[in-house]
Amino acid sequence: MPIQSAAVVGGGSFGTVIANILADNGIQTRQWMRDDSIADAINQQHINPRYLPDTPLNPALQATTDLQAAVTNADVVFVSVPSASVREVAEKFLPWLQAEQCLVSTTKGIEPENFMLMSQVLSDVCPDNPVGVLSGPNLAKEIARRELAASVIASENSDLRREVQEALSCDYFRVYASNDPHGVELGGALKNIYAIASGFVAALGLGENTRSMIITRSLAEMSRFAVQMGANPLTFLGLAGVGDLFVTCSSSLSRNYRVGFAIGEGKTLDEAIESLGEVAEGVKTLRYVREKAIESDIYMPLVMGTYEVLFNGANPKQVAQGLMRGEMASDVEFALSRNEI
Ligand SMILES: NC(=O)C1=CN([C@@H]2O[C@H](COP(=O)(O)OP(=O)(O)OC[C@H]3O[C@@H](n4cnc5c(N)ncnc54)[C@H](O)[C@@H]3O)[C@@H](O)[C@H]2O)C=CC1
Ligand SMILES: O=C(CO)COP(=O)(O)O
Repeated sequence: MPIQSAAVVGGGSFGTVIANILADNGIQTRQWMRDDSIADAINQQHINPRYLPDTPLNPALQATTDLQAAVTNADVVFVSVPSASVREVAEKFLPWLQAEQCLVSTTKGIEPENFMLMSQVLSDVCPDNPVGVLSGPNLAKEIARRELAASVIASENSDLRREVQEALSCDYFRVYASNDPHGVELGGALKNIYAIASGFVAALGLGENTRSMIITRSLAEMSRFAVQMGANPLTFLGLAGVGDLFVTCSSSLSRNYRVGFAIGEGKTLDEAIESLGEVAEGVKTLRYVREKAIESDIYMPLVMGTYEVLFNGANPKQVAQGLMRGEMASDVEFALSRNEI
């Protein structure tokens, strides 16, 4: 059955972009947020003044601060709040959910307890509902300007994949399907770490060869980690892998890149986060992935170096130079485990 009604849980930039595409596609869409004044502005002026002030929104999009009203009877619920709040919000809407309603996470982060990705958190809280993940190179502000973009809907449930593809596809947003939700979701979470590292490199004024080296070696490192976690390595050659890594490591629209850039310019981590004023998921993801890599003995020199800069005050230039002299990679550039290097 095609999706006829949707809820989007989260009032930030990405939630608003997804809600607006759904409304443009004629789907009855309710967007839930905590802030009354933003909900009023969406309903009356058709604008999200805090997150997307320059984007006229579809007048059919309804905003609400009533979570029950938003999720009740929606064919699909998109969850688009920062990772630290996904469990809390899912626990709140669970009492109003029916088993046939699909849940789709757009959140690119990790819950530290048990190293859970957001779709796993949703399944944990709502075990009776089909769950999917939407991820890809999707800078919200560009999609809001209707610049051409593509994303991936990943789920083990083929009906969910097909229905979400149809619901979101339009002349400026193309949606591919994947049956590797774990790989797609790991790609979205991991690339934020390397966007921070790329931000350092840009602030240090290093050139395009350096950027290419960072992006390519990041891809090798994140694929190695994801394969150890059970993902399909081919996923990392697609939009949710190299696609998202490339855009986030190259664009000052990325919040993670901006945090790295600010630190490369000499700001402290706290100053960088404060000046951003939005969520940069990579800061927390870096901590959790480093711990997991140590625990599982996965070779991740870029994660280790980035951690030293962010949390131990190491100088980014010295860390970069140290990495150049680090453990020699053999001719096996894409080794899947430390033993192969
Ligand atoms: N902005 C982007 O370009 C993209 C973001 N994403 C992901 O989507 C997720 C959300 O990102 P954005 O919308 O950009 O974030 P944002 O920072 O623009 O907005 C987050 C929203 O969640 C709300 N929120 C925070 N804690 C909450 C709680 N406990 N209960 C209810 N609402 C809460 C905030 O008030 C805000 O409305 C992130 O994990 C991000 O990685 C994914 C693709 C693109
Ligand atoms: O995930 C994103 C683009 O695909 C957005 O990245 P940031 O969270 O770094 O802004």
